[in-house]
Amino acid sequence: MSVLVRVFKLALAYPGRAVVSLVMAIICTLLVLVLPTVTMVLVDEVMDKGRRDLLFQTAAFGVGAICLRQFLFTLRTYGNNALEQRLIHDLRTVLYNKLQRLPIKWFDTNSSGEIMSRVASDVPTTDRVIVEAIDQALPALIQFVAIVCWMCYFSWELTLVTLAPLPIIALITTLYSKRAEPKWRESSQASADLNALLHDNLAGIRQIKAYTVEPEALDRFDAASRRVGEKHMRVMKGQAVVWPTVSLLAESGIVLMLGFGAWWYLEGAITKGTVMSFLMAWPLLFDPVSRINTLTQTFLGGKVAAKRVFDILDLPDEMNLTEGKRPETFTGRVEFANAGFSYDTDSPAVEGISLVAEPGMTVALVGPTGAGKSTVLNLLTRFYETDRGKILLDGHEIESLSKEWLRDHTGYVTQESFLFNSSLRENLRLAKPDATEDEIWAALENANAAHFVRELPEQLDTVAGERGVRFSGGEKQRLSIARALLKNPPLLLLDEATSALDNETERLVQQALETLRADRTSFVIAHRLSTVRKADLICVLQDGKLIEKGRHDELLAKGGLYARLCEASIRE
Ligand SMILES: Nc1ncnc2c1ncn2[C@@H]1O[C@H](COP(=O)(O)OP(=O)(O)OP(=O)(O)O)[C@@H](O)[C@H]1O
Repeated sequence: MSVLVRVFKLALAYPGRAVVSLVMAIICTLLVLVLPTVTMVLVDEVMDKGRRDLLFQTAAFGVGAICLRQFLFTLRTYGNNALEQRLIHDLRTVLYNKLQRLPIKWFDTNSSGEIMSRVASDVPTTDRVIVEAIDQALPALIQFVAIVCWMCYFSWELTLVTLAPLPIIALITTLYSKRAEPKWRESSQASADLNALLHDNLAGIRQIKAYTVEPEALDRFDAASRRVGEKHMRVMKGQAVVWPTVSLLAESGIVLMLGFGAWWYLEGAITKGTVMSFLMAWPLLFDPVSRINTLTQTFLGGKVAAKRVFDILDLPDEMNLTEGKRPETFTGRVEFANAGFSYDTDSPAVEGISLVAEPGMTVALVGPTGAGKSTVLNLLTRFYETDRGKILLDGHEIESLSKEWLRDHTGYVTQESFLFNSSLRENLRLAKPDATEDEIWAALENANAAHFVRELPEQLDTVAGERGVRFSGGEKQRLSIARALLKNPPLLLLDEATSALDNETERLVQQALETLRADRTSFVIAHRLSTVRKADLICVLQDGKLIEKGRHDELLAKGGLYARLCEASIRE
């Protein structure tokens, strides 16, 4: 389906508003015919034939038509803006909802700044097409056809002369649109790239300052901004030549019309009033032609923007996001059977992982950096899907389960503690929207976070700042743990959850976690091996492979990688 047809289908959500707006536009358009008609009657009947009786009523008719037209214009402006805002809201919400349903993998290759530019800028540009079509393009077309019919009624010969330049205008406009579309696309992409860079630089402003690379960052921004200007100018260069040419051709029609009009009047073929009224009608005929410029820009820009929006909307959702099995109970038994996965590279991030976590067990994942520990947890939450082998939860293949169900039963503390820029209460209630104040404080106590939250002047109402910037790394980690604990899930995943805590605080948080881990299955990643030695099963990963597994003492006795890691950790 053509992109523009798909855009117009969006208006079907508001058929009433669209039709009312279109009808008002048509009435306004038809009212423009009143003025040339009034001119013809005043010249031919009142002035030439001395029909004084027609003077007042003809003038009053003209004024009445103008007033009605302006009144309808006011209603149209308001109505169209309301329609546009509704359309923008709808498409923006649909797009945002779609973004939430896309797999994490998609976000690995699409920058936040670029995505933001699609939501914030491409959506309004797309919807502008609908409003412009209803408010400008269709009325312009109707006005053009109505004026041509009106002119033909009085003199088809003079009409033909007036319209003589039209085929050349149509040809130029069509050729220009075809050539301009790829340039619009490039211009739009350059703006999105600039947004992406800005977003990236703002997120990394601390790093930029710390490494004093402000001049380099400015250079990159300067180059990206310059590219936006250059791409925009490539679009504008064509326009600067095409539209004056179109105007020139259109205006040549008036000279032709006046020349032939005067000649045929002298020949007695037409009246003076007809020539005068054609002169009055000419700007009304030219008006739709002059709108081709802005309309072409809106439509080309809208088409490019709509394609960028629809490209996202057409992506497949995450598999089994809401569909899939929802077992009544979940004991917490997890089995990896020869599971493997590759990010978009040739070498697998993890392969041949086989392990069983019985309900209530704590499984520790250890190994050097980049060994694939976080990837194992990502497969358990199904942020990524296994390519090979299976993961079974209580015997159910993980792919067959609803992701919503799976994530409802999982508490995940990620390596990077993230807090939203809202109150602590809201941040914690993400895990359990109906959590009571007592439950929130209990979770904070268990995560060893209650005392510092209590000392804050606004306590749970304190706003965390962007990405939780108002809290230290250790505080954020404890708040993230509290959030996971509030959920009280049967499966707990902790990825370096206590790495930013000092030894004493970590000991306290570990104690709390140990109590909580007692009746749930937990997967724990920790570099500090002291935090995993009590685990029921320790899995040692290296280069994506599970090379050792067992309890602390067994692995120490084995004298393999785990023993070496422990030795190194003691030396530290
Ligand atoms: N989103 C991603 N896209 C592509 N490759 C990735 C992605 N995330 C991780 N990797 C790669 O997969 C491999 C395993 O990464 P993973 O994060 O699982 O290791 P890890 O053992 O948790 O490391 P660390 O202890 O440093 O956190 C690494 O080589 C890493 O570069």
